[in-house]
Parts: sequence; C-alpha cells; structure tokens
Amino acid sequence: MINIALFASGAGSNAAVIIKTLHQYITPQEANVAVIITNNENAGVINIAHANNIPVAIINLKKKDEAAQTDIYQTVLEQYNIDFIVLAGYLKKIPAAITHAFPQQIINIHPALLPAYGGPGMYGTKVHEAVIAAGEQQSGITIHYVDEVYDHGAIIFQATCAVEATDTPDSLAQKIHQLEHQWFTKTIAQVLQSQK
Ligand SMILES: Nc1nc2c(c(=O)[nH]1)N[C@@H](CN(C=O)c1ccc(C(=O)N[C@@H](CCC(=O)O)C(=O)O)cc1)CN2
Ligand SMILES: NCC(=O)N[C@@H]1O[C@H](COP(=O)([O-])[O-])[C@@H](O)[C@H]1O
Repeated sequence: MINIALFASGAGSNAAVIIKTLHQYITPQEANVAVIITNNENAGVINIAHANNIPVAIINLKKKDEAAQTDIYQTVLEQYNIDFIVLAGYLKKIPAAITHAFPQQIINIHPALLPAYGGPGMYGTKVHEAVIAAGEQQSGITIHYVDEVYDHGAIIFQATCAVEATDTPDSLAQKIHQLEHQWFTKTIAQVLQSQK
C-alpha cells in the first residue's frame, strides 16, 4: 500500500478534495493519505486533517539551514513510512536531498501555465496578479514532478481557463481552484497507477 504525504501551507482546499475523492480512483488498499504535513501552525489544512481523522505534522523550518531542514523532512517522512509526496499549496522549497530520495515520487500543483509565471516568489495570489498585469488572455494549472528547483520538474498535466478583462486576482483564483479541484486527484491516481 502506498503511503501518501500531503504537504500544504494554507487553507487546504486541494487537500480536502484529494482526501474526499482519492478513493474514487484508487482503492484504500492501493494508496492512502497517511499524514498532512505543514510548516504553518495556523494553516486551515490542519482543521481539514482533524475533520478527516488524518494525522498532522507541523514542521518548524524557521532559521534552519538546508541540512537541518533535510533532517526534519527525513524524520517525518520516515515516521509515517511515506512512499509518495503531494505538494498541495506548499510554500517552502523541498531540499535537494529529499527530491533525490523520491525520484518521480513528488508532484506539485502550480496555479499557472508553467514555464511561465513560476519560480521564486510565484505563489498564491502573486501568480494571478502577474498573469493579469501581463494582459494574458488565458491561464490555468500545471501539475508537475518536483525536482530541486522551484517549478522546474517535468510537466505531467496542464489545463487552461480564459482570463477576462473583468477578472481580478480573486476571480481568477476561483477559476484556477475549480480546475485544480477537477483535475488534481485524478492526475495523482494516474501517476500512482502508472508506477505500479
Ligand atoms: N524543490 C522544490 N520545492 C517546491 C517546489 C518545487 O518545484 N521544487 N514547488 C513549490 C510550490 N511552488 C510553486 O508551485 C512555490 C511555492 C513557494 C515559492 C516561494 O517563492 N516561496 C517563498 C517563501 C514563501 C513563504 O514562506 O511564505 C520563498 O521560497 O522565498 C515558490 C514556488 C513547493 N516546493
Ligand atoms: N506556487 C505554489 C502555489 O501557489 N500553489 C497554489 O496554492 C493554492 C493553495 O490553495 P489551497 O490551500 O486551497 O489548496 C493553490 O491554488 C495552489 O495551486
């Protein structure tokens, strides 16, 4: 059975949908969400974990160098015997030692059409603000494998939405969330089944 760790730093709407719908695509005997891991003690995703009786690990990365952060990740991933990692709105860089230890076993969702609008500083509403400021007529989501560089790993899936002249960062975020909630779980299951 594949033990999945969901990483999130904020509200956790993607985590909630994954927890709710994963077993429409893959059986509990094949894969399960074993733990929700967050760097933010105030993250809304903690309440989602509690509501679904899923263990929560709050990791403190503040003022720690990469080696110390790597130890923290390794310890929690070993504690829950994790085989596969899903980044669902996680705002910290996964250290290279961890990405190398989990080849093609870490995936991320990004709220734009990579390679555009990715990299350091490109997260949350900042992405939508940049897309609108650039006058883009479409945006979308990218699900990709995670390597040691932000938003650089091989692209697995993309879906698009229109950006209207009347769109604000909030209205665009809503469109993006709808795409994420429609496609992320299905894509996770397809990746897991492709690796059997
Ligand atoms: N090794 C990797 N780690 C992570 C990746 C990745 O591709 N490789 N993806 C990110 C998710 N992400 C975009 O999809 C992303 C998240 C956060 C940032 C960012 O600039 N973060 C800030 C800190 C923000 C904060 O603490 O509030 C920063 O690093 O200065 C960029 C992209 C998850 N991890
Ligand atoms: N670059 C990373 C990034 O911006 N990720 C984005 O954070 C949001 C988390 O929402 P959620 O907490 O409601 O799932 C999602 O839109 C996700 O694509």
